This record gives sequence, C-alpha cells and structure tokens, in this order.
Amino acid sequence: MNIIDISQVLHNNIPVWPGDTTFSFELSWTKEASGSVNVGKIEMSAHTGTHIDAPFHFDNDGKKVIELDLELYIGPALVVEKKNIQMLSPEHFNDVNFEGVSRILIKTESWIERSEFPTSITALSPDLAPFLAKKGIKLIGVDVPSVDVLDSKELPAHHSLLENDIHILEGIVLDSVKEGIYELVALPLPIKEADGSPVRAVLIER
Ligand SMILES: Nc1ccccc1C(=O)C[C@H](N)C(=O)O
Ligand SMILES: [Zn+2]
Ligand SMILES: [Zn+2]
Repeated sequence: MNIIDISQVLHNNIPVWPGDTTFSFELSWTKEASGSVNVGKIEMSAHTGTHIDAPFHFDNDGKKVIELDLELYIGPALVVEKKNIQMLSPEHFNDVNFEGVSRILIKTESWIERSEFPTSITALSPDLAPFLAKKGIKLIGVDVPSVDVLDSKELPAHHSLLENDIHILEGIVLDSVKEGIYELVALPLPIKEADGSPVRAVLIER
C-alpha cells in the first residue's frame, strides 16, 4: 500500500493563526523523574496544522467535531491543481470531472514558505459551494489555513460551504501529490465540545 502523508508536522515552531495559541509539546514527566515513563503534554489551537473545521467553529448552532459523520473523512478524493488564482469560483472548475467522488482536494500552492503563516492565500468564492454541492461534493480540502481570505470576519466561504452541506479540511500538504483520485483518510479526534480537530491526513494510491 502506497501511503502519501499530506499532514503538516506538528512541532513547537509551527506557524499558527496570528494571535492564536502556539503549539507546544513537552514532557511533563521524564522517565528519570517518574521512574518509569516519559509522558507528553500537548497545548494547541484546534486550527493548527492539518485540521478539520466543525460547523460550530463559525456557527454557534453548528455541529461539533464529535457529531460529524466519519464517512466524510474516509474515501475517494479528487486532487486538482488550481495555481495562481486569488479567488476560486465555478468557472475554474469547468474542466474537472467529478464522477465518482464526493471529496475534492485543491492544490493551490499559494502557501509555499510553510515555516511562516501566509500573508495571502488562494480563497474560495462563496458561489463555489453551491456549484460543488450540485456535483455531489461533501468535503473540500485546501493546502492553506483557511477557505476564506485571511482578514475575513464574515467568513462567506465557510458559511456558504456549511449551507451547502460541504465540510472543510484545511492545511493539507499537496506539494508532491499529482492530480488524480486517491483514497483519503483524515479522521478528527473525538474531542467533546471541539470546534475543530487536528487530523493525520493521508492519501492512499490506488
Ligand atoms: N484560529 C483562528 C483564530 C482566530 C480567528 C480565526 C481563526 C481561524 O482559524 C479561522 C480560519 N478561517 C479557520 O477556520 O481555520
Ligand atoms: Zn480551521
Ligand atoms: Zn476554516
């Protein structure tokens, strides 16, 4: 089985959303101190690295991570390249064959220097969601930290995706992935109350 890891590595210098909790992993007990084991402690924003957004992230009445259908995050996914575009809209997807897939992963390559949080990214136009919904899409993944422009407060793309029943995967790494159909596995952790969750996202070549 050929597994492509499309997850960002979580480490203490991973860039986070400006002002958000920085990522920290440290040993709260060392083997020497405890006499038996090393024990790690993690502190992080739920939106660091490769992660999913639950609707509750941007809608107080929206579903939390624990309520999300796991089927969304396992199964065929189409990887498409859409480079050098500021705002992706339906016209950019006229060439795409959506047959047999309900998940689409977009390689924008608009976040190249991954050691720093980006200053601008390819975002989604709010009219993309109804278009993708008509094609049967239930999950969209992007290689950037947000589906909206970074300074957006209204989050039109997030809301439009939710209205159209499309779930969001952010911060995937598609640098070495070619266009095509793969099996995606990107399961969120069962964190009760969470508005998002880090995932280990992988593509299995078929
Ligand atoms: N972590 C944050 C902290 C403060 C304000 C926004 C964010 C976000 O993460 C928003 C982004 N659109 C996201 O869903 O990933
Ligand atoms: Zn997020
Ligand atoms: Zn988001």
